Amino acid sequence: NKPTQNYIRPCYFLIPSRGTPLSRLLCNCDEVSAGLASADTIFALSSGHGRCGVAVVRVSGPASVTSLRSMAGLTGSLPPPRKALLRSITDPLTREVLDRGLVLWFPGSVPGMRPAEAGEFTRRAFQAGKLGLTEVEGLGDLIHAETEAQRRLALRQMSGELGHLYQDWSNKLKRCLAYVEAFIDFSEDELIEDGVLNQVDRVVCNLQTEMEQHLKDKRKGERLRSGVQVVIAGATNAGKSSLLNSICQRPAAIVSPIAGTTRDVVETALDIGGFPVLLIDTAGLRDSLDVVEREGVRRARERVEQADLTLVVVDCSNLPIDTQQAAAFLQEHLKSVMSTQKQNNCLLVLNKTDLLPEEQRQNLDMELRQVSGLPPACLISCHSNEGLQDFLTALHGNVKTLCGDPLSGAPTLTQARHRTHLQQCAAALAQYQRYRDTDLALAAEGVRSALTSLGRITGRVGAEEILDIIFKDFCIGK
Ligand SMILES: Nc1nc2c(ncn2[C@@H]2O[C@H](COP(=O)(O)OP(=O)(O)OP(=O)(O)O)[C@@H](O)[C@H]2O)c(=O)[nH]1
Ligand SMILES: [Mg+2]
Repeated sequence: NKPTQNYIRPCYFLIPSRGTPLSRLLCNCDEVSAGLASADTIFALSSGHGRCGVAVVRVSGPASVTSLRSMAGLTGSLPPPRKALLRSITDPLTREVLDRGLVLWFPGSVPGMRPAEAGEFTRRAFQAGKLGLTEVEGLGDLIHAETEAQRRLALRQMSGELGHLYQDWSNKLKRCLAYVEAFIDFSEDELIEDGVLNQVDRVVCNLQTEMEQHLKDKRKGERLRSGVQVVIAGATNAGKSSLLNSICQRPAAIVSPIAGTTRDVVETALDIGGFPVLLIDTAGLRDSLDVVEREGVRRARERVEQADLTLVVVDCSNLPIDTQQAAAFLQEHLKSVMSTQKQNNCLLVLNKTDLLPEEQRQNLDMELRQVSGLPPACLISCHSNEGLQDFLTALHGNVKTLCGDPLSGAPTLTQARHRTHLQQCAAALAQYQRYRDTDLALAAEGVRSALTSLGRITGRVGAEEILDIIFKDFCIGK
């Protein structure tokens, strides 16, 4: 049809086939071994939507050759595969010319088309065993990545590192399950050596340790994928909204000398040195009789407790002149803002340094560097911008630590669903250990459900493979 909104200029018809590297690269959607929709011919705009000079339209399925012939006016034999041809592209029913563009095809199987469902090309790649579920998730994250670090993390997951790790664990567990099953079924016939269960014990124990380490990642991958929540909190008029505006360099929040200006939560998404940050301004914390303001304060406290990092803003012109007293005041103030545990992920921002005499500012700075028991402090002025650069450097450093380096170290899990299934997997392994000496059938059930949990992450669970291992490793039935 002739689209009005998504006008498509030179079209590529990519007709996928079996196994050619180029078609794999371009299409990822060759043969589909199973699945309900595999007999349909599907098409989709594979390049970005909207106005553009060049668009790629991909077609896959049994009717793709017919669509190529009718829309590109190819009557005789087809042109050689993988060779691009410049053709007029016409409406197959009215013969109206829609556009001119390059068409190419890849050899494949032998008709109506329908638009691909969201993600259907990728689903076919998954069903054909070309991509695991974590790789598919990586691909999705790559498309949606908004910062450099997110892009790196997604690319790493898409390349299969995380999937391989889980697949490796899954393979080990399959072998364990096969061994335990074999022991249950055949040990009386003395076909199975006694040491078999000890081998399983060792593997299960090592896997548990590895999984625990993997889960103790301080949610770095999840944070990097979904953005670090940085909450700005403190008393009214401290300059919280001014700080938000200084960081994002636009008047995102209303600033006024009236205490209680901000009543709701104001969120701004930012890219800080390649890391995704959701910067959250909140209502000033004070007791109020006003119901709206009280709700604002409740929300502010809620956000502080959910925050990955809190910026506690204090008007430093309100601090006691004696620096030791000032430090004690800040300690008390922090307690009123957040729980002790949250203070570990916190930066103190002493604002309005322009209102302090130079000497007092220096003394305060020195005292805060020495005093223990206080989070790192930055002295800034949102009016003169003094100290802002140092504060931004500190903020970047904190965000970076919270996300970790997406390229180094072991691959990190990136979604809450990974964590849930891994925790279930670890719990199931504990079941194996619990019943190992008393009820081997229940112990085996533990390994089986551990395997199912891992399979939910990778998208692959197979009973056939267990039987394969039993028969192969123990030559049963030879
Ligand atoms: N002198 C001086 N004034 C500042 C500075 N930063 C903010 N202010 C002023 O302090 C007042 C309060 O600023 P806001 O940013 O609205 O403070 P807030 O913490 O968001 O206040 P609430 O939303 O009421 O909780 C405004 O009049 C600002 O112009 C600063 O660095 N120096
Ligand atoms: Mg405000």
